[in-house]
Amino acid sequence: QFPRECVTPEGLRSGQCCPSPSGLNDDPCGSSTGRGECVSIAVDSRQHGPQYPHDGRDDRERWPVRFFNRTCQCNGNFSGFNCGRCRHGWTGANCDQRINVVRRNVMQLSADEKRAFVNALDQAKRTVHPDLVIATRRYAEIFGPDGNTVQFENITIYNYFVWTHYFSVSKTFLGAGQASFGGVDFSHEGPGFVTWHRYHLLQLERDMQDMLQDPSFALPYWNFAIGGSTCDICTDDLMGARSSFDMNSLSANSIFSQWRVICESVEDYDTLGTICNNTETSPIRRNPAGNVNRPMVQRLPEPQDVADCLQVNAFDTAPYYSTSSESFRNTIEGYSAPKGNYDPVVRSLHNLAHLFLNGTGGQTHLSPNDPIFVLLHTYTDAIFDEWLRRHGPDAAVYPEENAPIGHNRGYNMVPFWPPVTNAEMFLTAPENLGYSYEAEWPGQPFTLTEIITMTIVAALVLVAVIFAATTCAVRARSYKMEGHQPLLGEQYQRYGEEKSQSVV
Ligand SMILES: O=C1C=c2cc(C(=O)O)[nH]c2=CC1=O
Repeated sequence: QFPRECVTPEGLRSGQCCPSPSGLNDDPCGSSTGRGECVSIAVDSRQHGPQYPHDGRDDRERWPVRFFNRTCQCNGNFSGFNCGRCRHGWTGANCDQRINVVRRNVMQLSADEKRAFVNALDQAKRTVHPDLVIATRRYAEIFGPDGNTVQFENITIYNYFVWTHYFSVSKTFLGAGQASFGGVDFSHEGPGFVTWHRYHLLQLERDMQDMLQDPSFALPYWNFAIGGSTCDICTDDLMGARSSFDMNSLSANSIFSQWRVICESVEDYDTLGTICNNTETSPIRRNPAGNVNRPMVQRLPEPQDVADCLQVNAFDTAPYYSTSSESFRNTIEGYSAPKGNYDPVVRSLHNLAHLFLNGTGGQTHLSPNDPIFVLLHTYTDAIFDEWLRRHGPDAAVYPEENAPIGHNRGYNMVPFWPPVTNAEMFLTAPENLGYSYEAEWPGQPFTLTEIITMTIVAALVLVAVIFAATTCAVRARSYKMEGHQPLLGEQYQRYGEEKSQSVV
């Protein structure tokens, strides 16, 4: 969440995080080369929705000013915590060349490409993040017991991806002996669901590109809208087959059976006010379609569900929450039925895919520990991008105020650094963010009226053709019987026919 070089006791006390890309002392944000400047962070102070009544009690409010109030503001296409790199979609020493990576269907990768992707994830699970560290205590305890030992930890690239999700969904600690407040979620149940998860994936993709030193590396996607109760990517060459010994575990032939999850100790976090760290505990659990208590989540979404949700016109609707009806966002998130009508018992699309996994991937505070999360969310993002392409919305359709805390258009997304707003991710990806999807979208089936109309038209055409053919035949026969020349000239005689035969 913060650059390693900013989280010294002095750095935190100053509230300033403006490192230099050159490592020089007097060059914050690369200002000497025009890359950027160190500026005050202006957080959007518009009202959030009524779901969160504990203003002032949570470090994530008005993100990130509880920790830092000055950051780098980069010029042009420069970007990053020290303006040392380029914005998504740009490359080159001056960040003036366009770049685009293509996210493909994971099932359509070659055997070598699948192996490379699985190995890259495994490498990310083991590689310490080169720049960022995580807070392991709330701000109230961030300087440690002696007031001078800051409570931050290194974390691996993949575990950072898991941790950011956990941090965004964790409860608000209200004090020892008091129940933590769970009605808060900075990345779900609001318009920020699509924008937050988009940035989350971009961050992982960028970190993996750097780790692999391959700027063309792209995360693939899982088309989870295939119906049925089979997890097609749960094979040992991809996300891991089911173990033959334990239906909730992964096959020993999959590298992911060796992964251990982080952020499992929710009881501690909620009662002691501690925060998840990089400590790994149990293996991934997964039992696709195996939730016997909830038959509704034993099947994956259908292709038609995707077609239907892409037709929902409004991006989001009041109260911009998990109860919104006729909202594209609430539909793709999966709290509404695929055609957009809100129904509290429904779980569809993204939510249904999570719950179908029935294990680590189905619990919000843990779900990214299962690498299926990456593929599930790239597909969710692909649907969001297709919706943006088809509907071409103005930025103004994204609510500016009264969305749940964290979800207003101008709010910075928690806990990313440098600060990035929801609005910055509400743009079509190929033109603005440097990636695109190679995907086909399910078509709309015909309505009953369309089927009836088409049947009538086809029947009329058939009758017309039969009538025309019959009329021609009758005319030709009567013409011939009246002693006229045949309609075909002699140049059209069949081979082998005598010329004289054609003379009547
Ligand atoms: O990881 C997640 C798990 C989820 C479960 C539901 C649900 O609808 O009950 N939603 C989820 C979202 C997640 O991101």
